[in-house]
Amino acid sequence: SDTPGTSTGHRQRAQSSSKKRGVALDVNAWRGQCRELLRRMLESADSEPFRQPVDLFAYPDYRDIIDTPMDLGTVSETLAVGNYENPVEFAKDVRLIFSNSKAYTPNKKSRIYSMTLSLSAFFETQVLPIISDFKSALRNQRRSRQHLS
Ligand SMILES: COc1ccc(NC(=O)N2CCN(C(=O)c3ccco3)CC2)c(F)c1
Repeated sequence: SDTPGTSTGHRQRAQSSSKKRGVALDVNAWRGQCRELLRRMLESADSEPFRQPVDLFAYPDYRDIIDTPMDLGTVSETLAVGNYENPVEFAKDVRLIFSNSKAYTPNKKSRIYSMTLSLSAFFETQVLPIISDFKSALRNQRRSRQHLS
């Protein structure tokens, strides 16, 4: 193992810029990345039933089963007004859309439920790097601030 102070043990000096290992670790990049991800989901036909809150006149039993309704329009608005603190909170609301659909569907072959399955698969592949980049940007920020203290 490297003994501290030797040339190999020398801690990597905290970079003054947020660039590290060729990746810009910007703690605010996630917001624009999530807005772009939402835009791509909203242009997909699979998102059509999930763009607005459920019409309770069309589905009168919806609130008997679903405690916390959620939809992509509401998520988009919450993001736009700055009410998500990080991409994990954003992902939690989007995942609620899919879990509500799974809870409400009368069977797993329903058309609308099958739309959430493909939309959810796309979402999970796209949101994972957004969340991991945010977490490394935060670690990097804490490390460089700690270095300054
Ligand atoms: C303004 O026009 C609208 C607004 C909202 C909607 N969405 C709905 O009514 N949904 C039906 C119920 N649901 C399910 O997940 C589900 C699972 C199985 C069967 O349904 C969520 C979506 C819409 F279709 C048109």
